[in-house]
Amino acid sequence: MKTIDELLAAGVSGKRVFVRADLNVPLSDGTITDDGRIRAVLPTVKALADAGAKVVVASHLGRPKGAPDPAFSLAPAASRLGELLGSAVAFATDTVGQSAQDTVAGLAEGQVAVLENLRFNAGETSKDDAERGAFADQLAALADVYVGDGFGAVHRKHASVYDLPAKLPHYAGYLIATEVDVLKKLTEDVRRPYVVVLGGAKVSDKLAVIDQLLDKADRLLIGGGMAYTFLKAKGHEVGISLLQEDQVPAVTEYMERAEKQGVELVLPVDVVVSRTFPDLKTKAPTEHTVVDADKIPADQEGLDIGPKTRELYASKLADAATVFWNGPMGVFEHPDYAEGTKAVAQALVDSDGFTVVGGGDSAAAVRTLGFDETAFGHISTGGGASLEYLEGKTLPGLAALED
Ligand SMILES: Nc1ncnc2c1ncn2[C@@H]1O[C@H](COP(=O)(O)OP(=O)(O)O)[C@@H](O)[C@H]1O
Ligand SMILES: O=C(OP(=O)(O)O)[C@H](O)COP(=O)(O)O
Repeated sequence: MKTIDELLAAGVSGKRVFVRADLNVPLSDGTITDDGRIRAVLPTVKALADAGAKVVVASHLGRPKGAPDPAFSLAPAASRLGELLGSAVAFATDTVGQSAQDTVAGLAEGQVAVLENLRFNAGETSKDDAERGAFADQLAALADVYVGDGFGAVHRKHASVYDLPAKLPHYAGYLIATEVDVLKKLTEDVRRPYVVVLGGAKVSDKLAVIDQLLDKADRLLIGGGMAYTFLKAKGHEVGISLLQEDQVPAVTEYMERAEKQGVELVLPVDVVVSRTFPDLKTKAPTEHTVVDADKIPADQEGLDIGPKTRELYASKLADAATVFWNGPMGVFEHPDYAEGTKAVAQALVDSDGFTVVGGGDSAAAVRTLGFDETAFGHISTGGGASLEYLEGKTLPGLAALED
């Protein structure tokens, strides 16, 4: 993989450099609640701007349906990037249309522009190679060079991640280089016990990862929205909790294999349940109770791991030499359901092992719940991306940066 240092050494002054970043930041009412992913790409953007490049930053945000949707605009991320850079950042109100073309054409050397959400275009995420390729051609027309630095999206075979780099000279940015360096350590000679903690809401994506992790980890702790498919597979009522019904057979098989292979697969023994999903904007207090994991009422949903589970998971993390954690243990954005995530974060802080936290929301959780980032071995900007890297998969966005 050629890195941005080679590009800088060759000179980029006056060149239009397309930076595929991951600015998929959490937003509440249009306000960014954690800007970690924007700060993570700053070294790359700054270096290019300082070297006189015309920097075109592009990203997705959320999962809009292939058409413009103001709720998913990158405008707030563009203005935050400008604040962090200490200079104005131009914003194109479309991704490859007139606004993008005019904005890029108007860039002076050393200036930065952000394009509107890549996923406002169906070609970005299309499964059809030709449709993705056509969109990548439109993106390629906006730049002379490609720098891949959106680590959180390198597991996606999307136009801006996979197809575009093939059309332009391509380099890895500083963030991708750092992320890969650290995660490599977890695939080479990992110190044991190696404990993986999985939670979050992207259940269908992440359940599949367990297949490979069973051959790698010594212990798997399951929380967050992931847990209920396991509890269902054990024959428990899960009420209206997040559930990936179609993956119940696969999860049953994982539990059997874990047993056979001597991998400890640990599930919640109690959960915090409520009749309604909390209001994350007002954070108004909710009615909630703690129940044993096999006693979830049919009309309620599990929104956090309970106090007994928090203690159990802390004890399962205490002797770990290596920990990888992706996915909050509960709906941490609301104080009534943040304690499980806090407990796991605290267990990592207390650990003498090498600890890695991965994922947009997991990283945001650690910071917004008041933990000191330096107390962790590494905070990765990618959840799904780092999990798939640890699985040993070829990631489209990394393969595309290789020659
Ligand atoms: N029990 C649960 N039910 C519903 N959502 C949950 C539950 N536990 C955690 N979540 C949600 O999971 C989201 C993060 O999931 P995910 O995107 O998979 O994590 P990451 O971005 O760290 O990879 C958070 O917004 C959190 O509110
Ligand atoms: O937030 C992200 O991933 P993560 O939640 O696994 O960390 C990335 O921006 C990728 O987003 P996607 O899962 O909608 O492709």
